[in-house]
Amino acid sequence: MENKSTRSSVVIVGAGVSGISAAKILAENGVDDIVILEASDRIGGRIRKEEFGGVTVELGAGWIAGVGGKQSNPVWELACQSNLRTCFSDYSYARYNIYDRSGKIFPSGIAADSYKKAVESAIQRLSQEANHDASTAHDVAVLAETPSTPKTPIELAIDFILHDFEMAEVEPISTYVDFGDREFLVADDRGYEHLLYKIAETFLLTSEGEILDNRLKLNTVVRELLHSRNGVLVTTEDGCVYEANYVILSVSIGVLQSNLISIRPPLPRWKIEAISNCDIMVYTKIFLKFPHKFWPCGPEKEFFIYAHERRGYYTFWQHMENAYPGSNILVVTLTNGESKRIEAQSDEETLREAMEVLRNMFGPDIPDATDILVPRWWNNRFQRGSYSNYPIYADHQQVNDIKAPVGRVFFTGEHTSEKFSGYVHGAYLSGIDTSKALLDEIRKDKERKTENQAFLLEPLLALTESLTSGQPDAVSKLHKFDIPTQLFLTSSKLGLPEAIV
Ligand SMILES: Cc1cc2nc3c(=O)[nH]c(=O)nc-3n(C[C@H](O)[C@H](O)[C@H](O)COP(=O)(O)OP(=O)(O)OC[C@H]3O[C@@H](n4cnc5c(N)ncnc54)[C@H](O)[C@@H]3O)c2cc1C
Repeated sequence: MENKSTRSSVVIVGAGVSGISAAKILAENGVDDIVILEASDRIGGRIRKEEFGGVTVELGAGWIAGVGGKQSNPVWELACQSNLRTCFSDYSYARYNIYDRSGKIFPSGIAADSYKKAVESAIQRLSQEANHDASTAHDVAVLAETPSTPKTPIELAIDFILHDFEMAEVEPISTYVDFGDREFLVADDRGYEHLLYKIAETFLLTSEGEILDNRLKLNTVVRELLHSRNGVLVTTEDGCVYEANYVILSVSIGVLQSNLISIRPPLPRWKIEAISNCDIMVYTKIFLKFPHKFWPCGPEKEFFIYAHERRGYYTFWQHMENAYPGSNILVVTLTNGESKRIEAQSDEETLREAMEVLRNMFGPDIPDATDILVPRWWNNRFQRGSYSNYPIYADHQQVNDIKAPVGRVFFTGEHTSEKFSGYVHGAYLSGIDTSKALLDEIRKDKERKTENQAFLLEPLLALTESLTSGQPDAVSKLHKFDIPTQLFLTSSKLGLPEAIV
């Protein structure tokens, strides 16, 4: 195995949106001897496009959420600057397009009532959680008995939509409060990831859309961080060692919870606990291509719901006719347990299940899908899930602990964003925040070193001065920097030119 060693100011692990935005801020502030180590063969992380059925689909982040409010969403600004093609998504009609297993659409009155009941129940549950009423086994049992617990297929379907598919109505989500409640689906051949290339272009060497800068190392999997107060050694799977003053870890919460990267000395207990207590959402968009359309189209028909007695079983559907007219593509979203289940089975089996559901909704004569695309975010060892899922009333301390640096190891990524965790803009802003905190630390470290150098020189200067001019205040200067003399003596005994902190 090759064993190269290079020293840089900062190594950034991961080239998703947070890693790239962190690198940009460092470069803009004069810290450009950085290295970005990315495990996969591309930048973007959980922003990822793929060609499917003749169009570009987004396997990861698809929407720019939080648009139209008083404050401007920075990701929306980037999208506007790049003229990214987007479509407004109106989920509000989805509740009126709920199919039962025999293909009948629930009457709007029943759907509206079920929806109202589910929202009330969700609010009730949330306020109980906020009051910690749900923390004991007794109370959990009481909650299970609550009459509003979803039971019927339509109630289960709505409960799934409210909790597993983002919707603004129930929870005061900062994204919608701060940036607005509109969501736009990215439908652009260049992909959502184009925004990342535009950011990268501002500080990395690029040509015709390709990043040529050798500070970005693709296909480079970090396996070990060895950190001390002098710096960090980063070892990759191919045996290379990168030496740096600091490291920024932008890998997902799922990767932090896995054993992909070993950190030595180990992270403190409070950090490990905060990381392991963070829930991970698995969110899977399955794409199906058909020879022709058989579903209703039109502005209020983009989303439709399948009510099944198994919660989350091929519940949430979207047609792509608004995004790509004539594409004949449907998308069904599965989450958590269902996502893990379909990740473990063959795509043929998933196709069979999806077709059975579609035939229940639209009848036996619909054509078979000609192609299927099933992303596997859970089994991807560089992701281990789709995004962090803090409870709405999460303890702020937990996010702060996940975000807090440990020595020279800094953390960033959507999971470190207190207000916008789970979103692209959360990741983008977290990269900026982490780099600002690191720049502050670098500045303080420099100041400490300058002070200490001056402090180490002081006695020498004082002695020289007293020998040459005999000035009486020479010794008093020793205490100018307010550092205990004992520290200085100890260090000088060891002969260390190192900072005294
Ligand atoms: C299916 C899905 C749908 C989503 N939908 C939306 C949406 O509609 N709107 C929205 O705003 N957000 C959405 N999100 C969330 C959004 O994609 C993320 O919040 C955001 O992209 C995370 O960026 P990040 O930089 O924090 O992490 P990542 O993008 O995960 O970047 C981390 C990088 O680290 C790399 N890495 C991991 N391990 C190592 C290692 N050992 N060595 C080197 N590199 C490593 C990874 O390959 C990755 O590139 C969705 C996510 C998913 C998966």
